[in-house]
Amino acid sequence: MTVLTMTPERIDSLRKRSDQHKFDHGSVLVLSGPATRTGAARLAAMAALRVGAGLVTVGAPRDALPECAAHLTGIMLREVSEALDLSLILAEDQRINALCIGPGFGLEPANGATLRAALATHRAVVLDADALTLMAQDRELFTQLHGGCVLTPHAGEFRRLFPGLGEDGDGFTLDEKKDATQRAADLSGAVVLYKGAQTTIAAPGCPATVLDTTSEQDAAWLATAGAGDVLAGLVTGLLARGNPPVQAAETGALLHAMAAREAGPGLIAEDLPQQIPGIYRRLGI
Ligand SMILES: NC(=O)C1=CN([C@@H]2O[C@H](COP(=O)(O)OP(=O)(O)OC[C@H]3O[C@@H](n4cnc5c(N)ncnc54)[C@H](O)[C@@H]3O)[C@@H](O)[C@H]2O)[C@@H](O)CC1
Ligand SMILES: Nc1ncnc2c1ncn2[C@@H]1O[C@H](COP(=O)(O)OP(=O)(O)O)[C@@H](O)[C@H]1O
Repeated sequence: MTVLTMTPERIDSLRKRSDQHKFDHGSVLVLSGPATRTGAARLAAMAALRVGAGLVTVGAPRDALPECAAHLTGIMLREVSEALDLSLILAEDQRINALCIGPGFGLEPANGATLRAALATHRAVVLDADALTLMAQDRELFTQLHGGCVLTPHAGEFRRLFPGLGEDGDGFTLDEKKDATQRAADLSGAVVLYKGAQTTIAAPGCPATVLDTTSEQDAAWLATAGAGDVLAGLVTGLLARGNPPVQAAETGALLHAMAAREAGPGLIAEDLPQQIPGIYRRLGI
């Protein structure tokens, strides 16, 4: 079984060189839901910026702009009210190289069209939360997935998106979870990161890797609202920095668990991105 670790190569890939500028570290666009539902996207955006993406923008519907503007400083803001807005932004700004769609996004039918527009550009994209539920409801969207996609389902989302592959009432053994994750990656053509105390990650045609934190008290505190949104942001930031999808998923999961260890019991989602500077310092980055 391949167990994930922070190898010297992985640590090296996280460094920034002195001859690089912000555009060398990639540009992220995180799509937000409407007013009163922007928190999840903002958590993901903060994580993407902390992990080292050069620029991060939240794309929010018109009614959510004041709420986002009141909370964002280093993170930029653009209006994305419909699929056409997204298509125009992505056509105009080729530097946006990684998207995050799903946290707090909403399940309105128009959001399916926005998701379709994102997939059509073949940009690297993390699909989490509501994006996964939208794809479970509209199988045509599922067929648009490509090798630059990373899916980050929790057990409920996995069950909805991959009927027949998810956990039944008795739960999964680790081998069963690995097997299901591999099959899901093969079926979708995307990288699948199946969340939980035992996180399993697979790319199409490759055996799943495992990050097992079942014996860690600190990691158990990741069972808190928004922790998954932070993970989605970490992976998106790593995609923007040029990591291949499976490596972005693996390194993101490792940093997420390290952030839980660093923050410890009592942690909430907001604490996690703030742990990244200390983690990087200790890793010698
Ligand atoms: N700060 C915020 O604004 C937050 C917003 N959130 C957003 O809230 C929306 C709904 O997401 P949810 O995941 O709560 O709801 P969902 O309704 O999408 O999924 C929850 C369902 O899945 C089942 N389930 C099975 N295994 C589960 C597991 N391991 N973890 C969680 N649920 C499991 C639950 O019993 C429940 O029926 C998403 O847009 C999400 O991004 C959440 O991420 C929490 C934080
Ligand atoms: N008991 C646990 N031990 C370790 N990690 C956990 C545990 N419970 C949840 N997590 C992690 O916390 C995150 C929760 O994500 P998710 O269920 O999507 O919540 P949310 O949508 O509220 O952000 C995932 O990365 C998951 O792996």
